[in-house]
Amino acid sequence: MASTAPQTGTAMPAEWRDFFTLTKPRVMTLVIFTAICGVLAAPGSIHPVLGFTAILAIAMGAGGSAVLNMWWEADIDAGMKRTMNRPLPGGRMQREDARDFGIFLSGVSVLLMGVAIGWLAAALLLLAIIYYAVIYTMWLKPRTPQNIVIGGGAGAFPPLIGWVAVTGEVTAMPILLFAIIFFWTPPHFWALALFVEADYAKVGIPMMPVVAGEKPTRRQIWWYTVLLAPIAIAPWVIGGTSWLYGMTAVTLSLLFAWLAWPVGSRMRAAEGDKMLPEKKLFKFSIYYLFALFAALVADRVAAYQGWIA
Ligand code: HEM
Ligand SMILES: CC(C)=CCC/C(C)=C/CC/C(C)=C/COP(=O)(O)OP(=O)(O)O
Repeated sequence: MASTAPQTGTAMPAEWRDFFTLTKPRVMTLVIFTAICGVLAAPGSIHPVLGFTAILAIAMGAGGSAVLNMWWEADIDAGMKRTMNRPLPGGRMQREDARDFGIFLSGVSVLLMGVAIGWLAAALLLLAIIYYAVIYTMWLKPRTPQNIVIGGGAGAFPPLIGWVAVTGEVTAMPILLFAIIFFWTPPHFWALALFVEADYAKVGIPMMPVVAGEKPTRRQIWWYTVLLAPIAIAPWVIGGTSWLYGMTAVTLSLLFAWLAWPVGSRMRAAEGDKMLPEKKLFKFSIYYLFALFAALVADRVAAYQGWIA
């Protein structure tokens, strides 16, 4: 397999780098972070080696399903500026190699989870992989502008799986963690879709701004942000966390709403502003989720140490 990958000065050989790129490593940092938080925030204890193994399995499953997404969408990716240099449309890799790599990573991840941790967590991981690679990528994404709302559920699995890996059961708290990411995904992605809209239109993907138009998309970003707030605060309300997480969730939710309002009400960037409101919201959405899940773990550590009641 001849590689024409640009040399970026990293130590990794070019072909390895392409395989690594297929796993969408930048997006997966947050996916894996939420999984780690699911493991650390769950009540009960897990041997550190097993905890690490559970996180490794989730990371491999998430990466494997991302590879299958890139394999399936190679032609679509070739038509968009944002994605045209990915390893497959860039012509640096055989399609079959990507497919086999994705199946291998996904298969090993489920087996590893099942054998080392338990088959409930393994079944949830398999469901997440199928959700992202098949239900979202192959079925919903090319067919409906609600693709993100329903398909976004795939990215909501990692903290749930991490939690279940520790406790062995699905309870209200891990379901709430799932719901937080589920309702976070539409504002996260539609904010981005508003400023890369033309690209999706070009390749015929029915993203909300392309099909329904800008105004309804902006309105829905606002309403999903409003809906997200009580769900983000709910772990505190049901007594699953202390005020430390609760206050952080309230503050982050207010900030999210403050940034979503100009997007929802279609306020233009003011003179002197360096960034469009939707770009600001997209960036903040990422910090929001990092901070919220970090707060969940901080809350647990503080309670464990007896620093808070
Ligand atoms: C269907 C659901 C989602 C869609 C369609 C979506 C789409 C995107 C897109 C197109 C980007 C731009 C960057 C790129 O091209 O790689 C992006 C960035 C990002 N997404 Fe999402 N996303 C979704 C869900 C999620 C979830 C569930 C997470 C994590 C929990 C996540 C985390 C991130 C992060 C961290 C970035 C920034 C990556 C960077 O620094 O370049 N996304 N997302
Ligand atoms: C454990 C497990 C299987 C987790 C899955 C994690 C997951 C579904 C993450 C979704 C995030 C993601 C890469 C969205 C990109 O959407 P896209 O693929 O439509 O974006 P693109 O246009 O950049 O390809």
